Amino acid sequence: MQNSLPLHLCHVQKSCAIMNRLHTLLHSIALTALIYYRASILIQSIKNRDTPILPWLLVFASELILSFIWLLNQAYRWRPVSRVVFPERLPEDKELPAIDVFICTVDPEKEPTVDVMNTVISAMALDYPVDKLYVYLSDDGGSSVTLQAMREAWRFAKWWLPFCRTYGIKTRCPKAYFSEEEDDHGDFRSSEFITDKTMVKEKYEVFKRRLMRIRENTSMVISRDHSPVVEVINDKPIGTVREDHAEMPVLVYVSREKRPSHPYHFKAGALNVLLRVSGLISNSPCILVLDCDMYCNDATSARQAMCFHLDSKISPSLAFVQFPQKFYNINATDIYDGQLRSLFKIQWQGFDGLEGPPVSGTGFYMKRMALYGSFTPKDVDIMKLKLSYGISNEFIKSLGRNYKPNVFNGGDLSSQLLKEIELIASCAYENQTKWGEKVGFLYLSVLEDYFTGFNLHCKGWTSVYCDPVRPAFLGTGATNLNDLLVQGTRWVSGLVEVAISRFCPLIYGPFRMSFLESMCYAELAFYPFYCLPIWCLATIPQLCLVNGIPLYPEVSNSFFAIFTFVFLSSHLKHFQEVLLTGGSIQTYIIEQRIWMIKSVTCHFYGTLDAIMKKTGMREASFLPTNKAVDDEQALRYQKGKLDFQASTMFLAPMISLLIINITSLVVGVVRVVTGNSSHDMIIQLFLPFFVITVNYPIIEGMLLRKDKGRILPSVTLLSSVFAIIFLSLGSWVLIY
Ligand SMILES: O=c1ccn([C@@H]2O[C@H](COP(=O)(O)OP(=O)(O)O[C@H]3O[C@H](CO)[C@@H](O)[C@H](O)[C@H]3O)[C@@H](O)[C@H]2O)c(=O)[nH]1
Ligand SMILES: [Mn+2]
Repeated sequence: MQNSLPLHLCHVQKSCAIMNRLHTLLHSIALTALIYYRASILIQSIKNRDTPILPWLLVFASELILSFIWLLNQAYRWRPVSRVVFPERLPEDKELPAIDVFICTVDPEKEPTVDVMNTVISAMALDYPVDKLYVYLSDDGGSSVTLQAMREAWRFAKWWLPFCRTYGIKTRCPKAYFSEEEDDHGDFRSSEFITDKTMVKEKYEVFKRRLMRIRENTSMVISRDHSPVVEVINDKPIGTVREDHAEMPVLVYVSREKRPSHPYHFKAGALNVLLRVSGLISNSPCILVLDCDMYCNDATSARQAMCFHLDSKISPSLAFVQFPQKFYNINATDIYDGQLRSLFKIQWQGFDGLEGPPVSGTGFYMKRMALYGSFTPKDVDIMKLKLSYGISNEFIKSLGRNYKPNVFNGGDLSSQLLKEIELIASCAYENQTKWGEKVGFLYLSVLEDYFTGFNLHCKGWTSVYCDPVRPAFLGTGATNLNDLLVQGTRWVSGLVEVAISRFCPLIYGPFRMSFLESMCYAELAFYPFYCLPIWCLATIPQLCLVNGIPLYPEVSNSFFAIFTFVFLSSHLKHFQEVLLTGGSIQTYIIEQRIWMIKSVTCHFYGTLDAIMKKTGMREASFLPTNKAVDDEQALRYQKGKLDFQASTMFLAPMISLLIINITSLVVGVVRVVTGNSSHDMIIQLFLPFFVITVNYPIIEGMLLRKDKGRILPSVTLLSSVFAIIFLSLGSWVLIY
């Protein structure tokens, strides 16, 4: 009976889809009219030579780019779905596949050791058969701090895991559990529980103190020149640990070899080493990838994922189950849109209704086989396999579907196996192989997740998106402007790298996946190009306003209604989606603001970075996101104040643009009031007004704030100089 019940259900959001499609239809009719208007006026003015062509062309080009990206966006709206899972219907534990958890860390300064260890411990505490769970930590910093901390984490886990199991604790990340006000569920008043909790809490405090001591006494310098270190953390029981406390998943520390002469391909490189190392140690058919800050918040996520992986109908083509990225440090106002609402609440559901969402870096359960490229068990020519997978015989053996290494009989790894592991963790191992190109996580883009996912979908794999009410994983999101923009620049750079490669989703995708799915991928790859229209629309109409040149229809013109409609329709749609996903009018304004800020800064720099990498002018780099908390910045964040303690490189463009908009609005209003304007320029007046209103906090940061997070007068001055240069040079070009 039980077997006949589905393990999961997929619900198509019908009314939402109908509304979306209707909106798409109406909006595209309006856009067509707008394009018709622009084209016809342009032809006319080329004939008559009565208006300056350049600003018209720029604004028209901007509108075309915006319309194009908008069109791609509609693919997400076509068939949004949501899913529910029934883990209680899963087969018995002995039929569940084993899981290798991969956690990556790189920098003990930016990624506090105690938080990384909390992630490790929460993964060890997953609600899954303990003999089927293996946790690997990749330490790209090669820091002995991390290795020592893992030994401590292991010791603490010996207390923590039994405690969680005995009392069915839901929050299995100790830091989160102990900072919660109340117990997470159930009746936990028994004296036994209280004694145990006090005892475990005491152990946790000791654990933290030990980590602190390790950090004080050990160098935290990240080494780019070191041999591989692989260690199975397997401390013999100390003190009074009872025998039944010892049921622990295997925990492995991996620090791959690094040499300055070898590219190391950042996180993708680290994950590929983990794939190989784990292949020799546990070779589990399923892999969970986690960033070091993403702790497991729901211990049942593995079982939820298995509801899809064990469904014989979808499983053969299912590569991975993706959970959303959610963050525990984002507050209610979320002034930086750190939760990435649109991505994880709208776009990923849209993807899910097609062939599935992209790999999202962290929080996904992936089939190992999916990452092994075109390998099929029939492929038995060893030489050919070695060309793809490298020279390790042991690793080639592990490719066999049912190969189960038997390394744990004696406890530690044998010296022979350790040698082989060191070979596959060496930096030269991938030379002349297909690793990073066809096998494993791919290296073409710094956004390894996006590109790897895209390739999987190109090969016919599918994915599903699982977004349960209780977040499966929780990490740290950006809570200050600089971090947000640095991270955004890296993402954009990675996306544009794909957009301008031969893998451009619109060219490479449509023949390999459904057209709608490739549109979604293309939208992600192309959205950085928002920087072009946003730069144009933030300057050209304003410049023309100052010079009294109209670019938009007058109120009496019937096309005025078209422009108004396009503006209102896109904003109302955005607003509707914000409301639908639990946001407010404030969320809507914040998202508009952050979109503008990102478009003129990180979209621009990221695009530039990608082009420079492509032309060989720059090397790829990966600046990890800061996960450590700065108290002062945290306080400003809590107060909902934008933090302008950011690089001038980011501040100057947005402030310059704002000053241009303020100037043009003032001049424009003066022109109207003094009757100096021969046309009505309602739209051109509205544009800077809108920009200024949405970005009011920046003005506040320039003029009113006195705290450390304000905009420094020197930056304002510099930006004013840029604005003045632009306005005078621009006016001169226009008149000329
Ligand atoms: O050389 C490196 C650089 C980074 N990392 C790890 O990669 C993870 C992600 O790095 P982070 O600095 O947190 O970058 P984010 O921009 O916050 O990460 C997002 O974007 C990445 C792609 O740029 C994805 O890989 C991540 O999963 C996704 O959360 C972290 O655990 C790092 O420790 C490495 O292991 N080696
Ligand atoms: Mn991160």
